[in-house]
Amino acid sequence: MSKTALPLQNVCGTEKKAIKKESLVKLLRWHFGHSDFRGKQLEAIHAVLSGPIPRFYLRVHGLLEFRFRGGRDCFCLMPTGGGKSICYQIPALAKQGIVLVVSPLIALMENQVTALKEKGISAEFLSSSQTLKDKNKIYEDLGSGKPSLRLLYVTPELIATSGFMARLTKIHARGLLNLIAIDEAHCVSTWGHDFRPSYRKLSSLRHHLPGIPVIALTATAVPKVQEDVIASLCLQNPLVLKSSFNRSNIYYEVRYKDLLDDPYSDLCNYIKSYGDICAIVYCLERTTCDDLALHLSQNGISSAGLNGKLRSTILDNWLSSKTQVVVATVAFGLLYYGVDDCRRMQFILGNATKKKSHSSSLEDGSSKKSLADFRQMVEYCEEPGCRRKKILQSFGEEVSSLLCAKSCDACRHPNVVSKYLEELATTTSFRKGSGSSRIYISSASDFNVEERHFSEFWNRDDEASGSEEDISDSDDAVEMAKTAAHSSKTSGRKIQDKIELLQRAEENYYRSKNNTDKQANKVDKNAISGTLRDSGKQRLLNAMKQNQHRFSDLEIDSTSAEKLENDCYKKYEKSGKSFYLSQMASIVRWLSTVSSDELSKRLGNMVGPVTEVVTPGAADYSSPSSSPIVPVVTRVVDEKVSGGIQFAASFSQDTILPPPILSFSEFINSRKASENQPSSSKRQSSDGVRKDLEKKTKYK
Ligand SMILES: Nc1ncnc2c1ncn2[C@@H]1O[C@H](COP(=O)(O)OP(=O)(O)OP(=O)(O)O)[C@@H](O)[C@H]1O
Ligand SMILES: [Mg+2]
Repeated sequence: MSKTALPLQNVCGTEKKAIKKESLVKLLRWHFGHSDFRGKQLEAIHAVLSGPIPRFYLRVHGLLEFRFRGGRDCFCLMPTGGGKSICYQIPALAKQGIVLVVSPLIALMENQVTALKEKGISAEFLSSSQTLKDKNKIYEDLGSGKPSLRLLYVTPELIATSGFMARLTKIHARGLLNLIAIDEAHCVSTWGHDFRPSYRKLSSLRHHLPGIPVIALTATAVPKVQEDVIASLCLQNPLVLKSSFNRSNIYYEVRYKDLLDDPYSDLCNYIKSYGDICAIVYCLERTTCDDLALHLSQNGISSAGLNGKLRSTILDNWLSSKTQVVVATVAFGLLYYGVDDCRRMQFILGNATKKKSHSSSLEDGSSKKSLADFRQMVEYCEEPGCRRKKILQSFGEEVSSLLCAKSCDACRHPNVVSKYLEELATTTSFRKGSGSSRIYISSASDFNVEERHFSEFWNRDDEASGSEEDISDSDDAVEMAKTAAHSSKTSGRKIQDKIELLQRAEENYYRSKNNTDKQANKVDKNAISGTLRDSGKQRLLNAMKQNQHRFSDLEIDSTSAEKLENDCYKKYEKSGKSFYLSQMASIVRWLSTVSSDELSKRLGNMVGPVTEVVTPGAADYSSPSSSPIVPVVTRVVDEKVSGGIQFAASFSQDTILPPPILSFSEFINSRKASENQPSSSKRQSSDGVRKDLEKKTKYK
């Protein structure tokens, strides 16, 4: 039920007196029903209401010309749900005048304004979603001698318009502006996870509206972001307030993807087990976001992948519960941990560090920090010990693990977690450490693409990056191969070391594989199960049906889906589940852009499901410009050493026997042997990789 506003003179007396705590608590109780302030709320409110503006600032900006309203700038760092809004809502009620609140999302503004109105507090927001009539009503109130409005919520984009700034300047000149609150202030910083260019322009507020205190509020604790926010908003001698990031109502748990049969199904069940909840799932790549969102939707969970353009709309829908799950690409949320993901991230960050070490020291420092943060994250997942303690440590807080009170998996089920960690170490031992036992050889020409951006982490500025890159070579194997390639360019010794390392790794792999094979009753966690394949086929069928409008001249049925799935399976059967899933995601994405012609060509060049034998990669080469599966991950076979392999004269020929594939060691040894041959044949042999590719493309 709505309440009348508490008359100001009853609460605060005249403006000139410092406002006492009791008066502010009275306001808090009357309007919000909270018994007392929590954390640093009161300090923040005192600062913006009564703290002095530094003398030099007054001199420099000639603020004495304006009616001095008092108040000190404040930077307020409180965790999500910590109660930051009160820090500017109470000042709006404690003084005559208006508090201007800058907020990044229309849904956030709407929610807050509705909640304030229900409490009898006069608040409005201005956004493009409003009618002209509504806007004019607000402007009329602002233009009147004594506006009734206490809080006005606006977007940073509106602030950037000259028309709105002119209105603000008038309100300011009439002495009606009390405080400027910049909510979600980390959006100012390019170091933050949610940079909004229009936030960067908010420093204009300081220049156009001098003498008005500014309070910046955020839950993002990274020191670099804090510094950036303070500098970018031109906060003057701000009171910096930081609250603890311990959230006793959050339970932390890590689920190990490598120990799960099907992480997607596990996630579906997990979300369903909580009923009608809102959730955010963070993924490494955009393709995975889209694919997971599709998978969840197919399982009856309304969800949306978060991409650049639709970002605000999706978040708005999520906040208003129209969408249950948002799948986004930022680390550190619910966490499903997979060693493959870890290696992928390690590669991406390592590469960025290498590149940035050649550029400015600032950039170099930031990428090293990213790498250090990432290592911290890996430790969080792979080391025993309280998760809460580790999270707080990363925010610079030293706490006892007793604080956790068994509200993380490591404290509640220490034995289970140690067992998982042991299993994880066993399951992934052949993939971890300095070497890798998964051997992938990529063709020489593939190595040349190292400058291409093949992950959004390298290409985040370019939202419109080519779809072909988006959907193709995003596998660990490619990345590992590129690492090897990079090293090979820099030093001959290094490549020798790398080759030896890979040979050793391969031996370990086969040794461990033999052991695994011997234990017939032991389940291979990375195997691609029949169920997984069935669900894969269904996903492809659904994706094709979703895009049916573009394939109107094609008959889309389960056979087409089986063909695509079968092709993917044939190629990734040995690489394992995670590669298979990743490639399936790529195909789904490809289906969302491919033309009817291309799909028909691709399907036409494939053999039917399961029973027939396919030349590995044949379908890929049939239409290299449009295929989602650029054959960068290939076991390269040297024609000479493989004993005269016969390639099909044309790829329209479906069923030919696959060539025998050499192991890495066999390949290297045969290459060494060929190096001892006369120079003409040596060159031919050492160029085997490139030759093989040329040979294949010749037939397309
Ligand atoms: N002093 C208080 N006592 C009790 N509850 C409070 C107090 N201050 C705020 N709250 C409640 O805490 C909840 C979160 O507040 P608020 O939305 O302001 O948090 P926030 O820090 O802005 O979070 P976010 O980072 O998600 O924006 C609200 O339900 C609010 O009513
Ligand atoms: Mg908030």
